[in-house]
Amino acid sequence: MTPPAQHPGTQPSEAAAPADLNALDDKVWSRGVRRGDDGVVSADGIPVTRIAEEYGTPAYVMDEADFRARCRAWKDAFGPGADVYYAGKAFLSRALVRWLTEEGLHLDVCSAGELATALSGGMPPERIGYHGNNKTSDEIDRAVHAGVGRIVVDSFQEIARVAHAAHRRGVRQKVQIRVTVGVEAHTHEFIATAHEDQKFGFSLAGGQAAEAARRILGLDSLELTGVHSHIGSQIFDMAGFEVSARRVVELLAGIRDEHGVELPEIDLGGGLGIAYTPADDPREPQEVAKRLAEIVTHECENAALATPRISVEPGRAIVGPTTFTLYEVGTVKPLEGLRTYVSVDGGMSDNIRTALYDAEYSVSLVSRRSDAEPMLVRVVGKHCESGDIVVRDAYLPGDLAAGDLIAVPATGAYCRSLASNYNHALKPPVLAVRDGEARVIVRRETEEDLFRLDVG
Ligand SMILES: Cc1ncc(COP(=O)(O)O)c(C=O)c1O
Ligand SMILES: N[C@@H](CCCC[NH3+])C(=O)O
Repeated sequence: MTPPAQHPGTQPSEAAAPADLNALDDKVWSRGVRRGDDGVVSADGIPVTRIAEEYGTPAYVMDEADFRARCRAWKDAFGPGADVYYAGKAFLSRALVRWLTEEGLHLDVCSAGELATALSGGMPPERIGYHGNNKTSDEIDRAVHAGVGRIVVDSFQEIARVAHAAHRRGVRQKVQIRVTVGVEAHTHEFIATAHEDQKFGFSLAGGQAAEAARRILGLDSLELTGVHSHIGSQIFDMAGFEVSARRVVELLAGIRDEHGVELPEIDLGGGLGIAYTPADDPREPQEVAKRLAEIVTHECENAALATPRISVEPGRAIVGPTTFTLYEVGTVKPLEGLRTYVSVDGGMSDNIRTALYDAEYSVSLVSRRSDAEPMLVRVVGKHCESGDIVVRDAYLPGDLAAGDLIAVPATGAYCRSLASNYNHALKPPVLAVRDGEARVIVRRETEEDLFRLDVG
């Protein structure tokens, strides 16, 4: 390995510098991304320099064909006997809801705002599932009134609220029980959701899940269709899903034994990891579908249960890889004996994941080719926090300068949806590229948008 040349004053990292900084690893970049002969990177045929000129930076650039292809890959992998609910929390807009609807997916929402976006974007209500650990009575009433296909109940209070709303509206609402299966998912603590000590779901081990089934089955206004388990997010190891599937089937068997009812559905949640750097090794939808179907079928045979209809809720795995964030470099600051800080025109307001979860990202110079020696950098934002880091450790060419465009791939999930107005930053637009054309699907915020809320 050739040791990286250092920008004045930087120290080499333990990680090797990539052999060719101009190469774009298709593990992390959306499918339509290429570097042209002139050195400029384009997204589905549109040079990033043109995108920056026309739409400004920072901007999220999303590849629509890639998004649709990933929807189809998940749907085809699970086949007609299963349903794929895209998890809207990863990123949601009305255009995206239209694509999902056209591709035949279902949609998981977890707030009134997400429900409103889903309905306004044209998702048929029966294809919507409603989640959340503290849905308000108003939210529940709206969901019941809209006719959502299912509400995933998360507490005893909520069972009563949904039953009340359904009774008042004169309907029988389909519900699933969110179960905490007690699996320790191998991911960041903040995004693991199936160990016992956390806020989501009814505990399986503690008997609350079985009690939830008892209560729901005793209420005329509710129809219990199945049980639900989501073990966490950004997971690569299928073992947790396998344990979860087994425990969920055991619960179905327990409900059958106690009540004589075989519930027709199970949902195994989302959580499949994606490649943020070339070191990540995600599972393909085909593999996920096959493993889950095998386990569920096997466990059901053992328990003498008919195999239920499976559903899953991938968010990140569908939208994450479809998008990159385009930034302009503002300053390049070598720190003697430490590293070089590269400041961009966004930061933790458009990508909080590095600050929140120590997430790793990769980054490339995209407005030109450079054969300068690699320099170890930290890409940071423009906010008043020293934790305002976009990419903690990466290599960029040693001749990087103000005005260059750099891009961070795999920012489609939990970046725009977690964006903030910290320091009164204006949230960047989301541009959809398709067939050589870019269009704005979420516009850039303006100062007028900020003032509109400020009534003093
Ligand atoms: C209930 C539920 N379903 C689905 C998801 C989507 O997860 P991911 O984006 O990791 O696939 C989440 C978020 O972790 C969730 O809480
Ligand atoms: N926001 C988290 C994922 C949370 C998933 C929601 N249950 C992330 O960026 O990784």
